[in-house]
Amino acid sequence: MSTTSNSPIASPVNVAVGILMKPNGDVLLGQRPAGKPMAGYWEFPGGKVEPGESFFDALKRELLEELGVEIASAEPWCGIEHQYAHAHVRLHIYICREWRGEPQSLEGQAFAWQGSVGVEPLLPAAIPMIEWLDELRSEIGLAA
Ligand SMILES: Nc1nc2c([nH]c(=O)n2[C@H]2C[C@H](O)[C@@H](COP(=O)(O)OP(=O)(O)OP(=O)(O)O)O2)c(=O)[nH]1
Repeated sequence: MSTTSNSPIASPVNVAVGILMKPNGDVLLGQRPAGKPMAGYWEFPGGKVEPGESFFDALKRELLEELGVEIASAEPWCGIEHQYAHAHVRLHIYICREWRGEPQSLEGQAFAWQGSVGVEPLLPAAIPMIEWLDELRSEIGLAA
């Protein structure tokens, strides 16, 4: 039986996502630029994993392409799967505390450092991460 990319039983697309976190707990979000599905929605930086690429290599490549930052280390944090009308995605989410360079808007996207996240609309699959990040900040002694 053949499937299309919009079929609910199609394999999910792997996406590497990086949450850049400053020592004070602020995290970086970007706004999807015009021309992409769900343009205008806010998300954490990242993108699709290419064939043969590890999730961590995809993360490093995407953050360099989108923001011009070099990830020095990152810790796998959680996974989320979500079915959109345009795609079925599986997000592999990392927390990054060490990077080189200042984030720049290399794809014309707006971006914002946020403590308690106030930008909207957020991509639906990013919404649960906000609460989990608040819990993480509490666990490590930072105010949510
Ligand atoms: N980067 C990112 N993607 C997310 C998040 N939440 C979420 O549902 N997604 C989805 C949206 C997209 O369907 C998919 C990411 O694909 P994309 O199209 O942005 O990836 P890409 O940068 O490789 O894009 P392209 O080169 O194909 O244009 O993951 C998130 O927090 N960050």
